[in-house]
Amino acid sequence: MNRIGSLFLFKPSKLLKRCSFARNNTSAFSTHQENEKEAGTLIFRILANGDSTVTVKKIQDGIKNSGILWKDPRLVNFRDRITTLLNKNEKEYDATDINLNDFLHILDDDDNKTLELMCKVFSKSCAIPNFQNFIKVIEKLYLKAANNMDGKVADYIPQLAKADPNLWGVSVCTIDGQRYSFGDTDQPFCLQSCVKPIAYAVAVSDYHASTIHQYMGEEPSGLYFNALHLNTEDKPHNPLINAGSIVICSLIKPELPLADRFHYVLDNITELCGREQVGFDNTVFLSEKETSYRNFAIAYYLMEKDCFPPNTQLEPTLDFYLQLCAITATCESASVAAATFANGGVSPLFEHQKRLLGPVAVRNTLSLMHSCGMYDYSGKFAFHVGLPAKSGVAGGLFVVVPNVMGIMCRSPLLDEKGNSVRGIQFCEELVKHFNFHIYDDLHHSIKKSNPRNLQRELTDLELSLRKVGRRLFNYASDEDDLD
Ligand SMILES: NC(=O)CC[C@H](N)C(=O)O
Repeated sequence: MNRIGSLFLFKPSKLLKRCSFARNNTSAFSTHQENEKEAGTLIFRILANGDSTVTVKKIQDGIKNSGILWKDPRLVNFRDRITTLLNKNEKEYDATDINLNDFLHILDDDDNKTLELMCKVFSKSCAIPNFQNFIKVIEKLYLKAANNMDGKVADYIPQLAKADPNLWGVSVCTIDGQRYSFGDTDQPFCLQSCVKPIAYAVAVSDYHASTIHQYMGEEPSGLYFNALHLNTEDKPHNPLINAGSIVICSLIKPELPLADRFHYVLDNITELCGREQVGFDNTVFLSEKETSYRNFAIAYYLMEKDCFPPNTQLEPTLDFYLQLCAITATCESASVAAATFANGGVSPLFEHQKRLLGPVAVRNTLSLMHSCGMYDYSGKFAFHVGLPAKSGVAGGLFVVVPNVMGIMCRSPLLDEKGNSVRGIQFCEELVKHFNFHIYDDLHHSIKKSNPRNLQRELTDLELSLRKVGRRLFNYASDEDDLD
C-alpha cells in the first residue's frame, strides 16, 4: 500500500497531542478534547471499513454521497490540509492512502468546524440523511415535468421573449448545505419578481417590520402582479407585487446615491447565494425600462396617493426597482439563498453559521411568500403545495421548505397567471411524494415519505459517532432514541 508516512513533517495536531488513547477503547473518553479524538477516530473507522488506511477518493465519495459538494466553502481548509499532507495536487491524490494519524491531522481546525461537518456527514445527521434516495425521486419529478410543454415565454419585456422555452433546471440545497442540481442550472437568468422577497427581507432587516408595514399591507391582492390597484387604505396590498416592491425600493438606503443602493442589495444577494454566481443583465434592464409603461403608471399612482416616504424621486426609484428585477443568478446559486431562508436567515454554507438576515425578516418574508408569492394563484398554491414560494416572469420559482431546504426551479414557459408551468408541476409532485406541505402530518402519515428521517438503521460506528457528535456540537436530536 502506498501509505504516506509524512506526519513528522507537520506540527503534531491538536487531536493527536491531546490524547494517546487506544482506538478500541474510545467509549471511556470523558473530556471535550477526548471526544474530539473519539469522533475523528470513528469517522476514520467508518471510512476505512476495517482497513488501516483510507484513500482520499473514499473520503471524497463519502462526502459527496451525503450531498455535500467537494467544493463546499466549509471544506476549504480540509482540502488544503490534504493537499499539503500529500504534497500533490488534487488530480493526483485520488488513490493515495491516509492512516489514522494523518487523518486526524487533516480534520484538525482550531475551531473544530471541519470536525463538526464531518460528524454530521458520517453519522448521517444532515437535514436529509439518505440524500441519494431523496435525489433519485427529485430526478424523477424533474424528468416528468420536462415533458410538459404547456405555457408560453413572457413577451411583455422584449428581451425576455428571446428565452429558450426548453430551458429547465432544478437545484436543491438543504439547511446543512447538501446540494444537487438537474438540468440547466448553471446558466444565469434574471430573478425578476423572485427578487421581491429578498428586497423586502433586506428592508425589514434594516428597519423595524412595523415601519415597513406603515407603507403597505400584508394581504394578497387577488390581482395580477402589475395591477394598477391599491388596497382600501390606498397602500400597496403587499411587498411581493409590483406596487409594494416599488415602495420597498424607495425605503432601501434612501440617503445613499443610487449606485450605492444597488450595490448594497447586490451584495446582500451575493452573500445569500453563498457568494456563488450573481450578476446583472443590463440588456434586460434597458429593454424593460424602455417599455415599462405599466410600472411608470403604478409609480405615478403611488406618488399621487402619497405612498412613498418624503423626498422620494420617482424616476430613480423606478430605475432601482427595474435594476433589482434584472439581477441574475443561477438555479444553483439561488437555491443557496432559498436554503438560507429555510434556515432562519443563517447561511448553510458559511463557516460559523453566519447570520445574513434577521429571524423576523425571514419569518415575515416566508409568511408573505406563502400567501402572496404566486400572484393570483397564491391561494391555490398555498392549498395544494403549502410551501412559501415566489415566481418571476423569467420563469424562476424560488421555493422554501422551512427548516429543511431551498429549491430554485427555472423554466421560461409560463401559465396565464405568469407562473412557471413546470415549476408548479414540480412542486405539486414534490408534496405528493414527501410530507413537505406545511400542514402535512409528520408523524402518522403512511402515504407520504419523510426524507428528514433515516430510512435504514445506523451501523454501530455511525451510532457512536452520532452520540459523540451531539455531545460535542449540540445539534438537535431527531426521533432516533440514542440512549
Ligand atoms: N412578475 C414579475 O417577475 C414582474 C417583474 C417585472 N420586472 C415587472 O415589473 O413587470
